[in-house]
Order: sequence, then structure tokens, then C-alpha cells
Amino acid sequence: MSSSTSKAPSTEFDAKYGILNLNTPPRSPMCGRYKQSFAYYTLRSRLPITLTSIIDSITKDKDELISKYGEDSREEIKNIIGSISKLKYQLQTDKALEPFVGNEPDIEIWNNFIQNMDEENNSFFKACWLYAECYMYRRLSSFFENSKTLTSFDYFAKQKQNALMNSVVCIEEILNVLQGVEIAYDSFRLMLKLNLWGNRCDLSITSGKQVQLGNNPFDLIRSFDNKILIDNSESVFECLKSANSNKPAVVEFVCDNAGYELFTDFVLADYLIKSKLVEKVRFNLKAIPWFVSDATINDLNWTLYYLQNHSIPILKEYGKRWQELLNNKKFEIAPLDYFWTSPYEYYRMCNINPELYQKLSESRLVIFKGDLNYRKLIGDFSWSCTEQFITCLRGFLPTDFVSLRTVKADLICGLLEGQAEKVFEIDKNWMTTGEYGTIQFISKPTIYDKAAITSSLSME
Ligand SMILES: O=P(O)(O)OC[C@H]1O[C@](O)(CO)[C@@H](O)[C@@H]1O
Repeated sequence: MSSSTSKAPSTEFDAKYGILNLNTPPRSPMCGRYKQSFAYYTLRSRLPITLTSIIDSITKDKDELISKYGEDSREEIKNIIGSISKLKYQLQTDKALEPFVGNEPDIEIWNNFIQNMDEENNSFFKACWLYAECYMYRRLSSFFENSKTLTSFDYFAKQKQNALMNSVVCIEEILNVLQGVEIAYDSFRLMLKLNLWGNRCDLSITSGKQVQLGNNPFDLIRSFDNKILIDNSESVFECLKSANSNKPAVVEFVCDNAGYELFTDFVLADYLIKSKLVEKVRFNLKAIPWFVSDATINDLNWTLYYLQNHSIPILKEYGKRWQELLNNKKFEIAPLDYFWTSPYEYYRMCNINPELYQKLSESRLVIFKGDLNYRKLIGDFSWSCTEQFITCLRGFLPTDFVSLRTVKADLICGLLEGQAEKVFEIDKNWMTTGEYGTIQFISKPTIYDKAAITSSLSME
């Protein structure tokens, strides 16, 4: 059930590029060809704005960049601005996704993917939305990665850092509460919800504009309680507590945004360690700047540095505490993996990257953060809202996992009959505002469960 049902007038662009004035048909890949979809809106409006704002910020900061990266960067900045403009033109004229020709370490993953795309679906508006959008961010990064002077420059870093600095009031409030928190199911649930709503703060939904949080995060959480459409918190807690699990008490975060959201990841991770529910938390981060605000290793390190050097004592204290947890390997940064910035849906992980699948399967719980991870879990496909999560995962089940996502794209599964219709009556744009959230858990059957399932089937 998506937002717009009114038919927007057809334009010259639509006629030229075969855009259909329709919603995504049921049970089909989402793509920019459908004018009533969020995919179309993203490709037509949001992504060009993102590209323009990068051009603007590099142009504005040119002198600063040259003094940091050297005189040779002057010419490279000019060329990169040209390449970004060309990419924007290619996006706006529905050109094909081209193979990469540079020296990036993940060239092969990407080029194999592009080579295997159907020719008739290989263009920005005809390809599956997920592929087209990931490709745009990957292409963007290639301009910098193939330069001589700007390989280490993260063109989204300033925005990510501002997002954290703008949340200091909230951060202080949360740390004061965290300090006195009792270890019990209620507080676990509160930490999980805090972490869920941290995902509202992504900068790509706003094409880079800062998200206003308000000053009291706990008021916000309480007022949003009826906006959690699926809440499997209890199963997550049971999974972590399960004493007879044969898996080590390790939790993998597949992180999403830097800034305030990454801070809430630390808060939940800290709680998990302090409560002894978990022995180790591992953070999986992005290898390249991604979807504007996604966290890289530099963002994580910068966050800890910022907190440790803050003038507010409790920020300093927690910054140091988390740095120590990292030094003592209670917190760990997972080895960089380019799978997270590939276009592949997660159901393809066991073929494309069996080592990563195996690594995830060794942990007790994986926490997939955010909207893009959700899209990769259920694969940019217009499932019925009531389709079961397990069906939509198409076999991806390395271990027990939970998705914490605020709904920012027009796909979802696992709702009850009639639930989507009710929310639609309240807000017809509910799928793209980030105001609704889901805590969706799935458990991997153990050998014993599997045996029980098989024997109950054979009895029927
Ligand atoms: O940071 P998140 O939660 O993954 O959101 C990513 C953003 O990218 C999209 O998935 C597509 O642009 C949006 O739906 C969302 O705004």
C-alpha cells in the first residue's frame, strides 16, 4: 500500500524513457519505471539533489581541500566535478550502468554483477531500484578512489559529523539514563527502541539535510510506541538469554548511519555487554562513503574521538569507556567487507560471499540496522504487506537475526491483515516518512527444531 494513488500528468521525460503512470505491480521487482513508486521519486528527484549538493560542497570547500590534499588536487577536483555532472546527466537520461575500469578492490564483484544484468533492464530507471541506487553511490566513490590525491577524502564526512554534534543535548540525556539503568527486560526493550528510532536520522532520505531530533529522546520513544508496527523485542531478548544456544554470545551489528544512530548502536552494545547478555559486539561498517550517512571505520573512530574529547563529563566518560571496550576486544570492528556496498540482496550472500555468510552464522544474533538493509533482506520486491518475513528472505538465514528499521521505502512484509490499511488511513505517506518502525525477528531452527518439524510433517 503506497502513498500516491493520484495520477500525475505524463511528461516528455516519461514518454521518452517509457515511464508508466502506475504503482509497482504486486510481486514484482521495484524500479524507477513506475511513476507512482518511491523508486521513481528517488531516481528523479532525490538522487540528482544528492549529486548536486556534493558538487556544491566540493566547490565551496575547494581551497580547504587543496590546502589539505596538495596543489595537485586542484586539477583532480575539477575533473571529479565534471565526472559527477556527467553521472547526473546519465541518471537523468536513463543511461545504462557501465562496468568499472579503475583500480578499486571490488571491481570484480561489481563488473560480474553488471555483466549478468539483462540488457533490456540495464539502465537507471529500468533496473531494479536497489541496483540503480547502489550503482550511483559506487560510481561516485570511484571518481575519488581513482584519483591520486583524494582517495581518502569522504565527501559526506562533514554532514555525518554535524549530525552527531547537533545531537549533543539528546546524547547527554541518554547517557545520564544509561548510567542508572537496571538490567531487566523493560530496560532492554527501551534500549532496543532507542536504537530503532535512531534510524530516523538518516541523511539520504532528506538528500543531506539535517534531521531535527527534539531534546528529549525518551519522550519521543514513548510518543512513538504506537508507531511500532511489528515488535518482536521479546523474541530478541529470549534469543540472547538462551543458555542452551550452541553459538558464542556474540552479536554482529550490520550498521547503518553514522552520527546519532551510531551513537545509539554504542548505547545498545554497551547495555548488552554490561548486562552480560553478550560477550562481544562486532560492528560491520561500510568500506566506502555510502547512502550519504552510512558509517565507515573513520566515522566510528571520529565518533569515539569526539566523545572522548568533549567538555561535557559524561560524554567524555562514555567515549573513554567505549574506546576501552574496543581496546579489550569486547567491541570489535569486523574486517571490511565489500559485500555490504555491493548491489546484491542478502539471499545471494551464501553464493557470492560464503565466507561472510559463514562468519555471520557463527554469532548468536545479527542486528540489521535501517531501511537499506531491510531492502536488501527482502530484495526490493513488492511483496504483499502480509507476506511472511521468512518467505521474503528467500532462504537467507545464517543465524537468528533482527531488523530494526524505520520505514522509509514502499515495501514491507509481516504485517497483520488490515494493519497497512489502518495506517494508510492515518497517513497516506506512512511508508516513506520514517515515522513508523519495525522490530522484526527471525529465528533459525536448530537441528532439534528441524527434526521436530520433519517428524510433525511426516505424521500429517
Ligand atoms: O539509512 P537507511 O535507514 O538505510 O535509509 C536509507 C535511505 O535510502 C533509501 O533506502 C532509498 O533512498 C530510503 O528509503 C532511505 O531514505
